[in-house]
Amino acid sequence: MSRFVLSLDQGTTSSRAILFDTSGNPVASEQEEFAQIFPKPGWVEHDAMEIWRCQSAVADAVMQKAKVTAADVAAIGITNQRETTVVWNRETGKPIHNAIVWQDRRTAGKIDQLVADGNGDQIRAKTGLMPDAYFSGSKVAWILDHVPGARESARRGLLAFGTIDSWLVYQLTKGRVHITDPSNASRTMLYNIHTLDWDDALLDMFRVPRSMLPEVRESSEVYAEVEVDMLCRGVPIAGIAGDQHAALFGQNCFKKGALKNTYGTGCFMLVNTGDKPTVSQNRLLTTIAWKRKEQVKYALEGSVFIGGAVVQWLRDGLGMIKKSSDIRGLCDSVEDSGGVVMVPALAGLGAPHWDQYARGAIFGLTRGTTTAHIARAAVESMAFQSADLLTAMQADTDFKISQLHVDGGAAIDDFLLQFQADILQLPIVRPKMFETTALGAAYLAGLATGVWRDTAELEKNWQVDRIFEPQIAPYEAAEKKAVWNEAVKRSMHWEKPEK
Ligand SMILES: Nc1ncnc2c1ncn2[C@@H]1O[C@H](COP(=O)(O)OP(=O)(O)O)[C@@H](O)[C@H]1O
Ligand SMILES: O=P(O)(O)OC[C@H](O)CO
Repeated sequence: MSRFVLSLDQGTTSSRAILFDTSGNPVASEQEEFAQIFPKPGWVEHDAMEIWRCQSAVADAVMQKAKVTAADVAAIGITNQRETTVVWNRETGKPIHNAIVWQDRRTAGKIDQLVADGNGDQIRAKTGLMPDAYFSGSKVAWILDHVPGARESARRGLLAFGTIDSWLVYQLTKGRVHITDPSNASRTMLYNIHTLDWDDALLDMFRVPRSMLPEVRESSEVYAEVEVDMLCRGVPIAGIAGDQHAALFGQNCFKKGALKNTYGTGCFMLVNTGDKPTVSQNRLLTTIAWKRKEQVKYALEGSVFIGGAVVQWLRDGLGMIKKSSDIRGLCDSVEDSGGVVMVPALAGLGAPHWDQYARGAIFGLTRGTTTAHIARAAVESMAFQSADLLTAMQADTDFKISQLHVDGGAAIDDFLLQFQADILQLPIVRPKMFETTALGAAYLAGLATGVWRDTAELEKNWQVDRIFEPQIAPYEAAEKKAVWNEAVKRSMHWEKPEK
């Protein structure tokens, strides 16, 4: 009997591989950061070959570290940064352009044009998404329009498009299998979340030929075995989900009304809305949570583009700290942010504002402002943005929300979670295992291969690490949020649309 499930978690800033035992405990983990490429202001790219190299390297490394062979591994689950767009040549297996990352703003003008032409309502109704450069559709179109000969090659069926899950499966199967799952497909702006198929009108709108697209399979089923020469060769790939959807699954949010917030590169709050899509009146996204056993579960999502990435920016962009965890010492060295408020709209603003042209801003600077105040304002900005999401979610649903489950790399920061509890006036619950993204993908793969029987069995694995209770009065929270709202307003519409 195989004793482990291997999870491949391909995030925006790093590739991770985690081996889980059959109680859902991580037994070994390996992680590698990779290059963020910023060719122009507002553009963000990844080298898809580098993503494959580091993802396969950490997968081998984690098996070596745990002294595990392919026979010990029951299944592989894949979870990934969503929307990031790879277009490759089917003959060479090589990308024809760097991957365009979800945070990339280069197609904002294209989206403006589609909306000006009256397509906004159709996009929203069919895909559940807000018209925004965030999603894959306009990114595929950009690659086809800008790589010489690409449109002609696409027309001849020579090109393939995929989000990172598709790209990894394609590599793992030596180019034999080109698939995705409905959670990832629902982020492309090309997929109809009601008919559960690629939508011809949307494909026409973005001029993307259907022949480029992956087959959409369930989120939990055996798709193929690993064929490439790796330590996990022969292991079935049996789970795929976008990272936020996998985190929802890994947090055991199986029932309608169950909610989580993830603090990774961005911050993403998702609530399970059950068997039917819920239409947001408050500029949230309707998305597919997952599909299992022919049943689709939907979710409402609030997406914040810059969450933990603000810490990375202080580290790599400003050189203010050496490593991410240094932020904690800086925050603790001052009583408060000294009146400094940071709106980290470095890639525009996502939910609930959806302003492609907002840009980052720091308000309230004085001669007394120190790097510690700025660091504190940066961390607080993750909590303020997440609070905006919860407000929208509460307005959209009648779910009784009595606590918020959290996870993601930045959720390690106690100061962040305490501040979150304070301004939300809600208990924040951090589980022991807060790599829930990877765990969710492992669960999806393990359910498809008989490692676990059902979701009831998974619920037993969940354990609380710490609960953060609000420590300030409601009026103080309201005052802080009022200042934040004012700062957001002033950061909006900063960049001018390209003529
Ligand atoms: N100790 C820390 N305090 C605050 N933020 C952190 C800390 N460690 C990591 N981060 C932030 O968390 C993010 C990484 O989280 P992770 O869940 O791994 O993201 P992703 O999956 O998007 O790559 C980074 O943006 C990083 O800046
Ligand atoms: O890389 P993460 O974990 O911040 O997630 C990125 C999201 O999937 C983008 O939609």
